[in-house]
Amino acid sequence: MNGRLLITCHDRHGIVAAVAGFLADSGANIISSDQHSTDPEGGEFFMRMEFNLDQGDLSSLGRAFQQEVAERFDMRWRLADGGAPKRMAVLVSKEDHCLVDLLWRHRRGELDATIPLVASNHPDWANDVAGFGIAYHHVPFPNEPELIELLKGTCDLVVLARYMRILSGDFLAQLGVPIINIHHSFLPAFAGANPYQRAYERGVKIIGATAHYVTEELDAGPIIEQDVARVSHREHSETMVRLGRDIERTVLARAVKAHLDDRVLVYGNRTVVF
Ligand SMILES: Nc1nc2c(c(=O)[nH]1)N[C@@H](CN(C=O)c1ccc(C(=O)N[C@@H](CCC(=O)O)C(=O)O)cc1)CN2
Repeated sequence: MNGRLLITCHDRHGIVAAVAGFLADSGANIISSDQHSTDPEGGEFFMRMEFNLDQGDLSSLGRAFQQEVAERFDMRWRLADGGAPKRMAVLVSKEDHCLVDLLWRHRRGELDATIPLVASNHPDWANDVAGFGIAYHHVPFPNEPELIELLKGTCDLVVLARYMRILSGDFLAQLGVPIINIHHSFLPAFAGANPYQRAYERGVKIIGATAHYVTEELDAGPIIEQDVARVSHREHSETMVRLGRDIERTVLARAVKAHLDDRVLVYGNRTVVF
């Protein structure tokens, strides 16, 4: 069995030793360990330990960890089962490049997930998605009750692959699982609609893409991954859109893979990505 232990707490002496000692005493073999401190003199401490466990179960291990270690260090933590692929639903609108890229990477085995469904406020991509053997649901806007019906209880993660409708706070609360969005700008610049057109009008020399967790505030959630590309005065917004597609696809795939691998810790409106 493979487990991933992710921990956040105030930094102090002895944390790594206590966690590693607990896992070793529990019969776990630690296969990777990474940590980060915002300030060794008493900042926030983040750690990810991946381990293999031949006997026992993660639930029992978690209960023992809470009693023997977490309470002592006032840790916030979670234990993920590396052997249980996450169920990842994908939402899309009119742009298919991020959707098809995710489906292609999944078919190649790059993404450790199952994909129960793709849903869209447009019918355009039904045949493409069917070609990957995945259910496609056309749910015309306004569509939040229908999306909740489709998604609640059927997925552990929702990916907005250029899904272009703003989700309400009620929707986010009802759904109750993480949502990752790809925004087609180098946030915080050009949040909201039509970022490439606005970037062109501003005369930018850099365009980019940002993958972030979705919050009620538009394009303001914790950033997971970003990348950029240079542009010159010769680019129009149409060529920025074309150049941007490659950035968006790559950034979203990196962010989704980090989440699926349990390498992302969120604190406040920031992330640590191990
Ligand atoms: N609650 C949230 N919902 C969504 C987020 C988010 O961060 N929080 N990200 C967007 C994706 N997005 C940019 O990446 C985005 C989507 C839609 C709009 C927008 O202005 N939409 C208009 C209508 C657009 C249209 O259909 O023509 C609107 O919904 O009123 C801006 C940015 C996904 N949802």
